[in-house]
Amino acid sequence: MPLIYSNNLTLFLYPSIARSVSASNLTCWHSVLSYRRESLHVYTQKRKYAETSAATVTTYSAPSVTSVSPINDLSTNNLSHLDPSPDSYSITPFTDACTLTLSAGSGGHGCVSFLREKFIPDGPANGGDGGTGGSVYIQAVRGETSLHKLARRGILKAGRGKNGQGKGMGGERGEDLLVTVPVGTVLREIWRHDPVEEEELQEKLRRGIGEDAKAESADEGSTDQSRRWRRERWLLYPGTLPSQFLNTPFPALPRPRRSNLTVSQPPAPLNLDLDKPMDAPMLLAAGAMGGLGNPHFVTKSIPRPKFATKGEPGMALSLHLELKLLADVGLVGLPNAGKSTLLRSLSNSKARIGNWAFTTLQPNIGTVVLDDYRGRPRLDTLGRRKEPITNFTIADIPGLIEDAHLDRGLGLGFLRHIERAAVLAFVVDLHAGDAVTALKGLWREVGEYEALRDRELNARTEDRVEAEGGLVEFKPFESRISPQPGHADAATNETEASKDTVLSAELGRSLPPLTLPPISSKPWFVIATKADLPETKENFAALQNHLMSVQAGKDEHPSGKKNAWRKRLEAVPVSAIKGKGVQGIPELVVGLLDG
Ligand SMILES: Nc1nc2c(ncn2[C@@H]2O[C@H](COP(=O)(O)OP(=O)(O)OP(=O)(O)O)[C@@H](O)[C@H]2O)c(=O)[nH]1
Ligand SMILES: [Mg+2]
Repeated sequence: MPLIYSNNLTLFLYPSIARSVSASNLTCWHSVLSYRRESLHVYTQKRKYAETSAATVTTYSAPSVTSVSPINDLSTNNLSHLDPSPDSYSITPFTDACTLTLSAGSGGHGCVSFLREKFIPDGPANGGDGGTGGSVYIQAVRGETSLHKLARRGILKAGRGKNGQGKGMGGERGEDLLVTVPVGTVLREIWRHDPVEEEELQEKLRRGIGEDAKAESADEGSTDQSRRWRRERWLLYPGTLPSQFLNTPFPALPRPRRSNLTVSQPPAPLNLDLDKPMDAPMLLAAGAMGGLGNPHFVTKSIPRPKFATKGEPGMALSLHLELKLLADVGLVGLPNAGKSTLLRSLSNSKARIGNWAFTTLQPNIGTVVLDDYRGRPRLDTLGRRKEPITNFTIADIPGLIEDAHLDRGLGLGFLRHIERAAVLAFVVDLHAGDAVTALKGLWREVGEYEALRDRELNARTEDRVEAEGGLVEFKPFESRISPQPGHADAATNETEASKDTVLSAELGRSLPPLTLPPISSKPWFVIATKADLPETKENFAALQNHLMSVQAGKDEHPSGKKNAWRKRLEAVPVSAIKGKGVQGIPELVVGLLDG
């Protein structure tokens, strides 16, 4: 395929266009092409960064899009993929924390309507009820990798229920809202505004005060009229003047109603860890009930009520969402250690690579496909057959520097993406000073992150205990299953009040507080990069000796923790830029993932 190389653009021509390009009019085509690129379907390719001094006309082979298997020998092909120019990378929008306000739909209003037919001038009331508002659901799904779409929107609302109509027609339900989040999202409630609950509370208070007042002035025969007339809750017949209602006796306002779906709502405050893909959405906030049509208010004294109730207002929830990426392996290393190059050599990732610190500014996830393991039967610890691992994911995060816990560099925030990884891979640069010191420094920062996390969790637990009004009662043998028919006697003895307490206690415990295992208990290994550079052998030998001593218990674990994982500590020397030594990593990881 003919090709013109112009300034910093290489132009591929379709054969039909190319045939018409001759040496004499090449210059002419050159200028035409540079101005009318789009209309001529010219492919453009940015000149490679390193080729600035190359000849002006050159042949170029487009990078082959092959699926990269780690078991392949990368030393022979695709090396340009491992040492790309700093501008050759792909980046996707990424947000790992955001605040979201969700509103369930309000109910539609009830309808005031009367039957009108020939010869029936004053037909009976036939206004339909309002539709229930849409509910808010959440679902953790595979394929989503960021919260940026939710962060941008900020406020999401379910649909409002439609108003009821004449001829007894109920309003349509409001449209439900489904919020999809990436697997690994942790969700915490900031505040909630539930108008129905508030009204119930007010009602209770009012009744309490009303009873006291009644007791005080029983002889006066006063009744609590507060629920009788609340203009904002009633919908009046269109065209009627309020003065016409002054003498109309209104029935008591119906109690605030909730949708039946409310029982499947998780208890407040929400504290969810969506760490698995969900088959079905989970209800967060049920839509509010619609208002009642005028037939509900027909009595002997008011046969043709000219009023209906309005729909209940929907509840609103403000949530803090935090995404903790769920990769199988987390790469932890100093800036410029070669983490992104390593990720590129193991997967098809297009992570940015550059010879300066903090090239990576947001996490990258790569998937390693294990073709070799296809169909191989595997056994678990109990000797049962289990599914072979066909792939695993690796998370490359921005580099950590010394005192990152004091917010130096990019801080420790990105460690949240590897804290749930099953295996940690510490990436140390053999050419950048003592590898053992670097490893200890990395573990120190990981330890600091863990301490911060534990402090935060403890503070939250204390808040919860305080909010519950004291110590949480520990009942290890309490059954979470509803009583069996045989135990019905015991259950029937319970009063209604105690049943409610048991139910709320059950609901309260159905979501365990978020707990994570100590990071030092995870399997880990070291990847010693840049082993191709001179004078790195001694450094690697010292690193290996250190790991052997740690494994044997002679040296202290670099995390400083006593019960830290030290079963099989290995250091793998690699030259990621040349694709050498990386072939053994997938097998090592699979061994550690299998336990
Ligand atoms: N000689 C040699 N150079 C390497 C090797 N691996 C990476 N490099 C180079 O080291 C530099 C940094 O590589 P990156 O992969 O961007 O390092 P990083 O750890 O992701 O850096 P940050 O994203 O800044 O934390 C680049 O210039 C790479 O070409 C290697 O195995 N051998
Ligand atoms: Mg990087």
